[in-house]
Amino acid sequence: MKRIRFGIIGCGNVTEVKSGPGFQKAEHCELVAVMRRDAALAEDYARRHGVPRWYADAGELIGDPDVDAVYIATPPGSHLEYALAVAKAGKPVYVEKPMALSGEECSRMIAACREAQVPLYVAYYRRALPRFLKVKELLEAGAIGDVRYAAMVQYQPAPQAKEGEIPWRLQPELSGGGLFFDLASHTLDLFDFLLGPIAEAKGIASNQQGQYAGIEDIVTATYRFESGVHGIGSWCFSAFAREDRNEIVGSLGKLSFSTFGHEPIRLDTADGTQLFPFEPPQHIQQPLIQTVVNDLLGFGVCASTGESAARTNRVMDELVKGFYSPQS
Ligand SMILES: NC(=O)C1=CN([C@@H]2O[C@H](COP(=O)(O)OP(=O)(O)OC[C@H]3O[C@@H](n4cnc5c(N)ncnc54)[C@H](OP(=O)(O)O)[C@@H]3O)[C@@H](O)[C@H]2O)C=CC1
Ligand SMILES: O=C1CO[C@H](CO)[C@@H](O)[C@@H]1O
Repeated sequence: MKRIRFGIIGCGNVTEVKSGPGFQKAEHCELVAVMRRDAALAEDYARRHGVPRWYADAGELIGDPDVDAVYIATPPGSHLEYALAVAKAGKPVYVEKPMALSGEECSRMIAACREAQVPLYVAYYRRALPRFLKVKELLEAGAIGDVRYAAMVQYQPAPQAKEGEIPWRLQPELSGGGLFFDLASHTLDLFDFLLGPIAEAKGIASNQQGQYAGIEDIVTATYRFESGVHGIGSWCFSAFAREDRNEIVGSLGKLSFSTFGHEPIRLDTADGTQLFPFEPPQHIQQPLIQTVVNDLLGFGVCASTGESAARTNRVMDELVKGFYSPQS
């Protein structure tokens, strides 16, 4: 059986435990090359993870004839540039989330991959996790009747950074926005997966805390999905504590679940409450990576594509449109 040989551009945190080993654990898949801008750090990563080749130049990794497909795991500010280069080389692209800095950049990535006739996948790995597949299955089985309304709530304390250092997640030219782009993108993508595309979104985004005044640290949103379901979302990144919960309400019941936590899915109906526990996978991206590999080999479908992920970028663009910062 043919194996898909992956190369990775950018080897930071996400590749250490979530995705790098995920490639090595997936079936019919190999991790054959990695790239970091510092050759010594690239070599260190490669040796620690048993990867045979390393580069300090992305072009060399893309051009390596033993690399069949490329995973781009740099901050979003460079996703467009690398995706275009990988597509130009005629190789499939697997890119981290959020897909790019804006919906417009996503459209350029989609167009380039179409023109080169290569597939484009995005690492919204929740689309392949058993927990969310169970939520989707319950919705499709009519467990809560007709879906009416969805609510997404997330808050957490303000980010701590070293004196004089601004993490890339808080620099819009590298991240697209604040932690909203980093974290709410997962939730918005998940609801696109569960309920279909959002047709209309309105948001209020501002900077309340004063730290990093150029980015939103609070966003409240209302939506109408194409299906007619209504939704609300709120994200606050300067709160007293951490919370993350989602609810989907229907004509006959309600599903409650977290995006990041590990508590079981809860189903409330007139008959009472049912809990559905789940086992989190050891390597959280591995199930999605397996669908990417299967899709490339022609015996499966990956549910996280450039088209689906671009919708999330476009919704985020819409929600932060009227960004207000009293400090700037
Ligand atoms: N799906 C998920 O669960 C998660 C996804 N992510 C996503 O993964 C991406 C990376 O995040 P994370 O690993 O936390 O970030 P890190 O800062 O830990 O690592 C980023 C890596 O990219 C390299 N890099 C940065 N800019 C460039 C560039 N212009 N060209 C080449 N390499 C570059 C970095 O530097 P160097 O070259 O020095 O190695 C580093 O290796 C983001 O899009 C993030 O949103 C992150 C965490 C979880
Ligand atoms: O996508 C992500 C998932 O969670 C991390 C935090 O735990 C984020 O920072 C990251 O970018």
